[in-house]
Amino acid sequence: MFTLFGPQLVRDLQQRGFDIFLDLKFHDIPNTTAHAVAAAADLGVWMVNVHASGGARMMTAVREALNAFGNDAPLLIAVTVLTSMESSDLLDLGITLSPADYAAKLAQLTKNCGLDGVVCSAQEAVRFKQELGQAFKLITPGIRPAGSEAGRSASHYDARAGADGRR
Ligand SMILES: O=C(O)c1cc(=O)[nH]c(=O)n1[C@@H]1O[C@H](COP(=O)(O)O)[C@@H](O)[C@H]1O
Repeated sequence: MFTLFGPQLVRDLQQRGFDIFLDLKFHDIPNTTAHAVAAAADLGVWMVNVHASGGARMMTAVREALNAFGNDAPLLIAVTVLTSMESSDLLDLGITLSPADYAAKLAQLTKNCGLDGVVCSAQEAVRFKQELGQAFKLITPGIRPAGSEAGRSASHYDARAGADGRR
């Protein structure tokens, strides 16, 4: 939607009273990502995200850029491991951890960098709530009817168990 209609769509929806999660999953060098996320904050969005695999320096730069917005800063979350990724996909990238363990590592890194939460599979939500605390937000996409799950997507039941938000 954003690619098709750009920031004016965001403004139009805000005028209609919607809070916007600008789900652009930024992933670039720290300075560039910080500027992109600051531009999202200028738009007045409610939540924005980056890829945790951009690393600690990137996430810290983004956190610092948003701190300048004080109480008006959007929630800042990081995508851990996309729900479409399976062990074989990670192995192709040279990552030998399981998707769940790699996601846990990225989620801990995200928390250490001061972000507000992560996007993760609902299958990981209960574990992450236990390991990272109740205040750390978990957004769980890819929720499917039970029995039709693909990759690391999960059922509504799994999502209800631990997540703060789902898509
Ligand atoms: O948007 C996301 O952050 C996202 C992260 C992720 O790990 N997996 C994932 O499926 N998504 C998004 O969640 C949505 C899932 O849609 P369905 O496949 O229709 O359930 C898509 O828009 C994906 O882009």
